[in-house]
Amino acid sequence: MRDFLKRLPKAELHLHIEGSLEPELMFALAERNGVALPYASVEEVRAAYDFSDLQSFLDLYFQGMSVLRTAEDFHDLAMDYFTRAHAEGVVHIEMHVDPQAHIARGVELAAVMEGLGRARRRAERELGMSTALILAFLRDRPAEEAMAVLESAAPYWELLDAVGLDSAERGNPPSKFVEVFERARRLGIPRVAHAGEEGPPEYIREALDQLDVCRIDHGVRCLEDSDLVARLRDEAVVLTVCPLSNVRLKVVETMAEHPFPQLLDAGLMLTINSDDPAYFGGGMLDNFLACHEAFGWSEEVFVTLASSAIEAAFVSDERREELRRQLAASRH
Ligand code: HPA
Ligand SMILES: [Zn+2]
Repeated sequence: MRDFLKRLPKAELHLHIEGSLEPELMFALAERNGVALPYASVEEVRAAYDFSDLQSFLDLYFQGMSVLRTAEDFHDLAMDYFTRAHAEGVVHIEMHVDPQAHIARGVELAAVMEGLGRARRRAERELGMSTALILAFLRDRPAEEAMAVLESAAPYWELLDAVGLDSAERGNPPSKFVEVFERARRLGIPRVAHAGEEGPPEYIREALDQLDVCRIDHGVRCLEDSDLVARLRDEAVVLTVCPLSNVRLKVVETMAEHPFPQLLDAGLMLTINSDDPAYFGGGMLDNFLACHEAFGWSEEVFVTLASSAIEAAFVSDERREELRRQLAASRH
C-alpha cells in the first residue's frame, strides 16, 4: 500500500508554507540572519511541538517563522518543501501564505512574493509540479488590516489563485471579514476559508453565505449539524481535511476517532492534506498512510480522494486534464 500511495499523484490543497519550515532549515536561516532562537538544538525544537490546541501551535508557528527575512529565505523555504513533497508523489501544491505575520516583523510583502514566486517557477521547471498561491488573512487581527493587505497586494493580484482565512478561529467568525472577501470577489479572486476546525458549524455556514467561499478548509465539525452536512453534500462543497493536524491540535484524540469515515459516509467531497507538515508529524504521504492504518481503506477510496483534489484544484483546464491522465496511469 505504501508504494501505491506514494505513486498516487497527489494534489495538496491545504498547506501553510510557513508551516513547512523544518527545524533544520529554521536553524540554518537563524544563523544566516543572526536571529536568536530559544532552542539549543533541532531535537529541542521538535520536543517543544507538544500542542494542547490550535493557539498553542500558533504561538510556536509565529515564533518559528521569525527566521524568514529575505526573498531568498522564502525561496529556500518553499523549494525545501516542494522537493520533499515531489519525492512523496505530490504533483500539485496550493500554499497559503500569511503576509500579515511577516509585514508585522518589518518584512516587505515584495520579499515574500518574490521569493515564493521564484520557487514556484523552479518547481514547475525542474520538478514538473504545478503550484497555486492563497493569500491568507489572520482572523484574530482586525478586518481593516486584512483589507489594507489586500490593497497593498495590488501588484500581485494577478498571481493570486485565492484569498483565505486562517489563525485563531474561536471568537473570530467569518462574518468579521465580509467586506474584505467582497472586495476579493469584485476583483475576481476566488475565496476559501478555514472553518469548523475548532469553531462551530455556524462558522462553516457563515463562510458559505457571507464570504462566498468555494472550499472549506478543515470543516470537520460540520458533523454536529445534519442540515449543514446535507447542504455541503448537495452543493458538493470540498472540504480540505488534515487528519494528522486534527490529532496534533487535539481536535480529535486519536486517528481511530477521526471523523473522516463519517464524512465519507455522508457523501461529502473530501481531500487529504498536511496543513503544517513540519509541526504535525508528517507530509502528504504520512497523512495518506495514517488514514490507511486507521481506517483500512482500499486503493479505490484513495483514488476517489486524490481525484476530488484534482477536480477542486486551482489549475488550468489543460493542467487538470494532465493530472487526470497521471491519476489514471498510476492505477496500472
Ligand atoms: O491549522 C491551522 N488552523 C488555523 N490557522 C492556521 N495557520 C496555520 N495552520 C493553521
Ligand atoms: Zn490550515
